[in-house]
Formats: sequence, structure tokens, C-alpha cells
Amino acid sequence: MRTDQPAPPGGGLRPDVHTGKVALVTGGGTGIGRATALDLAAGGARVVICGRRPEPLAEVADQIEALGGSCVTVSADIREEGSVTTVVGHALEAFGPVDVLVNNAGGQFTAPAEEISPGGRRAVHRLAVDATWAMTREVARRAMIPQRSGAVFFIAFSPRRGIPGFAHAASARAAVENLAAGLSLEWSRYGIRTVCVAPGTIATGGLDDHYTAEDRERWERSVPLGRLGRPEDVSGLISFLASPRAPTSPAPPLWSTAERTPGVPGTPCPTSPRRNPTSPRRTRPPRTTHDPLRH
Ligand SMILES: CCCCC/C=C/C(=O)SCCNC(=O)CCNC(=O)[C@H](O)C(C)(C)COP(=O)(O)OP(=O)(O)OC[C@H]1O[C@@H](n2cnc3c(N)ncnc32)[C@H](O)[C@@H]1OP(=O)(O)O
Ligand SMILES: NC(=O)C1=CN([C@@H]2O[C@H](COP(=O)(O)OP(=O)(O)OC[C@H]3O[C@@H](n4cnc5c(N)ncnc54)[C@H](OP(=O)(O)O)[C@@H]3O)[C@@H](O)[C@H]2O)C=CC1
Repeated sequence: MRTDQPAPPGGGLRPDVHTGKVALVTGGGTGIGRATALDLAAGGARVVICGRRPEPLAEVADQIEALGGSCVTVSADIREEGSVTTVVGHALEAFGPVDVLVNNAGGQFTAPAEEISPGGRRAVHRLAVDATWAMTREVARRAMIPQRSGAVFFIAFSPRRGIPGFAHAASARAAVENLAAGLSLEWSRYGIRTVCVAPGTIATGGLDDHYTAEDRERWERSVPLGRLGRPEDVSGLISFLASPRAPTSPAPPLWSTAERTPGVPGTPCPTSPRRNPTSPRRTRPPRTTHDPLRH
């Protein structure tokens, strides 16, 4: 069963929390991007979503409009030169300056590091790093810097320390995380907040479609709760952090929706040798060292 069916949007925030705001969500037609577009719209934001396929974008726009919101879709591959300018141009023309940018579009494949070709690594970095950089710069220059305010979100990975099979992708997300940190220091003078959100493993159509059941089971086992997260776990956090209720911090912020034990598999509870009838009983070896507490 697919597990990315959306929960009712809004995330518990007031329905006017984003009123007057314009939000641009890349990859807003599916998964985490869709949930984010719906949550921001449920808070009153006018939303622009982009992605390569027009169909999922149109479905999300219909959902938003059915809830009384406004949504414009732009079908574009943001890795292509010029498409970022086009997307931002459509947003400005439709709704005016963008207040919230969610750099959500991203993707990769699992492969042993030694089998990732330069072209494979490049394909992932062009989307996660280059297109994200281009989109952020375009929105900042054309909207946020002139209006001296804005919030930009980036999506990283949790765990942050590296993921087997994801050498290309995890290093791309580390670059994005650092970009968020640097910009948060540099652009605070413009009133722009840059925030990196690091989701745990989230049950989305993208996960269902592009990864094996084996990958999924391994990731599921690695989550202490024993189940994957929901897109709304991430979108609710972004919607909150985009709201006036968000805490402001002088330090470069990173928010994680999950963290897990290193080494991927979940941590099993150690079993007592006595409870396993096949284990030989261990006897305590005789004490040989001097213990000052015992006389
Ligand atoms: C604990 C884990 C937590 C994190 C879990 C995260 C999950 C998610 O992010 S879920 C959902 C995200 N969505 C996706 O991942 C979407 C699926 N992925 C893609 O669309 C891609 O992987 C893409 C963005 C990289 C596709 O780019 P595209 O340019 O369309 O790809 P090409 O087919 O043209 O190939 C380019 C290049 O990459 C090599 N390559 C592609 N697939 C593989 C593979 N499975 N193994 C090895 N190499 C692969 C391909 O061979 C090309 O390289 P060259 O031939 O050297 O040019
Ligand atoms: N699910 C998870 O466990 C985790 C996901 N993430 C990241 O969160 C983000 C969303 O993931 P999720 O919702 O699961 O994945 P999805 O695959 O559902 O979403 C990715 C979205 O990005 C769009 N997209 C992909 N490539 C491009 C492109 N070149 N130009 C424009 N749009 C593009 C896709 O639309 P289209 O194909 O139509 O272009 C799609 O809507 C991704 O960056 C992902 O890597 C991070 C941690 C964990």
C-alpha cells in the first residue's frame, strides 16, 4: 500500500498564519513538496509549485483551490539553464514577490560509491546543489533582497554523518546544509532567514517508486519508532518555521525531523545469554587484579 496519502493540511497552525505571503515550492507536485504546498496554502499563502511533470502539479493545484487557496503551477526542469529564471518570473507575475522559498526538488539512486560514475554524481549534484543555488540566488535577487525579508528552506538528510549507498547524495546535502548556514550569516542583513531541514526517512511516492523493498525495510529498522515518517512531519515543521511564531536564532539553524543510530540497523536490545537455552552458560572468571574496595 502506498503510504504518502496526505493528512488534512494545516499542521494545527492558524488558517491565517501565512496570509499575504507568497511561497514557491520546488518539486511541489509530490511527497514532501506537495504536503508543504498544502500546509502553506492552508495557512493562507498563495503558492507556486514547479516540477517536470504537469499532472501531479495540476492535482495539487486543484486540491489547494478546492480548499479556497490560490496556486500557480510551472512545469520545468530546474537543472536546465534558464528554467529557474522562467519559474521565478511566473511566480512574480502571478503573485508578486516571493516571501518563502522551499528548495525541495531532489533525488538520487542507491549505489555502492565505487559504482557511481562521474555522470551519476553530477546528475544528483546538478539538482540538489546547482539548481538549488540558482533558484535561491534568483529569488533572493528578484524578491527577497529588494523587499528586505524572506525565508528560504533547504532539504538535507538525517543522518548527517553519511549514508551507505548515498555517497553522492549525502555529500550533496552536506553542501546544501553548509550553504544554508553561510547564507544565514550573510543574508541576515537583508532580513532573510535560511533554514536547513533534515528529514529522517519519509514515506513518500518517491521512496515507493525509486527504492527497493529491501532499502525501505533497512531504513524502517533504523528508525527507533519502527516506522517511517510522514510528509506532514516535514511540511508541518517548515510551515511553522515560515510563520511569525518561528524562533529566530543568531546561530545558523538546522532542524531535523529524525536522527538515528549510526550503522543503519536499529539497535537491538542485548539478550541475556541465560535466556537463550542454546548458549553455553558463562562462568565469571576468577578475580586476578587487586581491587582497592575489597579487602
Ligand atoms: C537513510 C536514508 C534517508 C534518505 C532517503 C531519501 C530518500 C529520497 O530522497 S526519496 C525520493 C527522492 N526522489 C528520488 O530519488 C527520485 C528518483 N531519482 C531520480 O530521479 C534520479 O536518481 C536522478 C535525479 C539522479 C535522475 O537524474 P537523470 O538525469 O534523469 O538520470 P539519468 O538516467 O539521465 O542518469 C544520469 C547519470 O546517473 C547514472 N545513474 C542513474 N541511475 C543510476 C543507478 N541506479 N545506479 C548507478 N548509476 C545511475 C546514469 O548512469 C548516468 O550516468 P552516466 O551514464 O555516467 O552519465
Ligand atoms: N523521502 C525521504 O525519505 C527523504 C526525502 N528527502 C528529500 O526531500 C525531497 C522531497 O522528497 P520526496 O517527496 O520523498 O520525493 P519525490 O520524488 O516525491 O519528490 C521530488 C520532487 O522533485 C521534483 N523534481 C525532481 N527533479 C526535478 C527537476 N529536475 N526539476 C524540477 N523538479 C524536479 C519531482 O517532480 P518531477 O519528477 O515531476 O520533476 C518531485 O515532485 C527530495 O529532495 C528528497 O531527496 C530527504 C530526506 C529523506
